[in-house]
Amino acid sequence: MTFHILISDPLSEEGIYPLRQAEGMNIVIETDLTPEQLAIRIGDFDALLVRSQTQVTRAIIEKGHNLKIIGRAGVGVDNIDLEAATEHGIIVVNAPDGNTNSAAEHTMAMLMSMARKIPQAFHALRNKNWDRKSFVGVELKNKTLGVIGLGRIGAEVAARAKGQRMNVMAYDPFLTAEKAEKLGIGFGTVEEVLKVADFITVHTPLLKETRHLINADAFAIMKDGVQIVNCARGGIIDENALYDAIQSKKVAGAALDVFEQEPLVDFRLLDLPEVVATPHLGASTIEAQESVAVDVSADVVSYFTTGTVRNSVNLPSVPKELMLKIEPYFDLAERLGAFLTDLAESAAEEVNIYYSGELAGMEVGPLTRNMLKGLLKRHLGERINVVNAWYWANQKGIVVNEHKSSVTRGFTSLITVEIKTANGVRTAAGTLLNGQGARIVKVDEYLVDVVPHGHLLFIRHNDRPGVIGRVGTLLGKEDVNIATMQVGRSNIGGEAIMMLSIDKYAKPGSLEQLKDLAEIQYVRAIDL
Ligand SMILES: NC(=O)c1ccc[n+]([C@@H]2O[C@H](COP(=O)([O-])OP(=O)(O)OC[C@H]3O[C@@H](n4cnc5c(N)ncnc54)[C@H](O)[C@@H]3O)[C@@H](O)[C@H]2O)c1
Ligand SMILES: O=C(O)[C@H](O)COP(=O)(O)O
Repeated sequence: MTFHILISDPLSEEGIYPLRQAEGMNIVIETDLTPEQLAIRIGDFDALLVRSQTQVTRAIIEKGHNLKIIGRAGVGVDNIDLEAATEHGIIVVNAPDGNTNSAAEHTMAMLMSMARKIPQAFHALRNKNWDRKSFVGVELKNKTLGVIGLGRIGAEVAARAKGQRMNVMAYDPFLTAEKAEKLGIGFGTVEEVLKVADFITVHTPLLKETRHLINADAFAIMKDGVQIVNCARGGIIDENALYDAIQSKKVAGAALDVFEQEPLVDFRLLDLPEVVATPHLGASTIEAQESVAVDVSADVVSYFTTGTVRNSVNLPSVPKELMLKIEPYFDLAERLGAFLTDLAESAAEEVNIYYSGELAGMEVGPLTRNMLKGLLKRHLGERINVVNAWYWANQKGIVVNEHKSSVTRGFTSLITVEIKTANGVRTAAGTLLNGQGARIVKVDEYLVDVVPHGHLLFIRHNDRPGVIGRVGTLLGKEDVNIATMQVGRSNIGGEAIMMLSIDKYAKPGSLEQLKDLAEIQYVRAIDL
């Protein structure tokens, strides 16, 4: 099997060696595609690898009929329409750690260049102007650096700033007093940090909440003569407000690596002598580029060979030890979902999944995803996978509830799925029997022992002499061989069920004839 991989932004050749080494990877590098060309080409590929330049829009994703995975060789995924990817069952992976150090070093380089006006002085000198008066800077020592966003890069920057003997004040929604104390920094609200800082650096992702976080109101509460760095994402600082704040002398310096629109189209800010800038170079080092390319390439190979990834953005990652314990149940969970969809006469409106025994002590989200995949695939087709199963359940208005109980019910672990439909409630429970594989052990209120594979017939009938014989005779006449048969009943002469596993698909005509037999109430063919 060959997987076709398109690399549409420049990636380190050394970094993509996991792809080059793996078998069956056809790598195509085309880094100059226009959005229109990409929309035409994307349909041929199973994987797309990008940096921040390629805009992976909904339109591109909708044309990616074979696309299974998008790899972002870097941190920010704001150039990828995550909602569209999830909806189409495409897993998105990134490289969250590979460029942290480079981005932190670039931030410090920008901070110091800005404070000492190095680019401006160099520019003058290059123009043969020996000017020692215009470029008087300020020291960092004993000044306060305000860090907005103390994640991977923010924390590295804080540590380096302390090395410059700066005081650090940070704001991050996840920053606790304990963590701040451990790092030897102060902390406060955004307003408190903005008020006390001599220098400010932002290190958040670009989100609805952080777009224009630094706006005219924010500049208004800052110290006069504050200097500000953005090596995170264009748009966290409102560029118009920054322009005005520099013009009014509120802001004495700005160091920008990222811009609201990239490549840069509006150069107004760069005309101001207080501004130093680079064209989004934070991650542009040999080391970072190799590292991020290795990380995403390894995840692409792993996805195509084992179905697992380390750094998914739209699918929660599962620790290896947990994966070893729950993976054997994936197939059973999916089959229980598919079984109930076939068994029920109408679509699920609510799904309750009960985990008991050992599974109750574990993170079972991945199992629920597999169950939903099985449940939804019947109606929504092969496009449903574990990436988009929750999304489509929500879209279809299906309420999904997970329940846990440590009661073992005689099994090491038991998964019980109950679906509520317009026509009533149907339930199936399954387990893994030691050394014997998966079993469905309960259907509605009846105990059974059924291997959830192949062609099954579920029959509800009245417990009368001769019914089982008539079913056997009819299937025989239709050339359908019965491999196993289970019967169960509520009480003698009451309602009963038959679960048959048969060797070949029962034709609709045969099912109609079965339904017409005396004492038969209900027949469902189930194919797993
Ligand atoms: N210039 C570059 O080339 C370059 C390189 C790497 C990363 N980046 C960018 O740098 C940013 C940070 O990357 P990272 O790896 O440190 O990410 P991270 O996820 O480790 O850290 C982001 C932090 O921001 C915090 N945050 C979220 N919303 C916030 C808010 N409203 N106020 C304050 N903090 C908030 C989060 O809690 C988190 O701790 C990202 O935008 C990333 O895309 C840029
Ligand atoms: O989010 C990131 O990782 C950085 O912005 C790097 O972007 P780049 O890969 O385009 O350099």
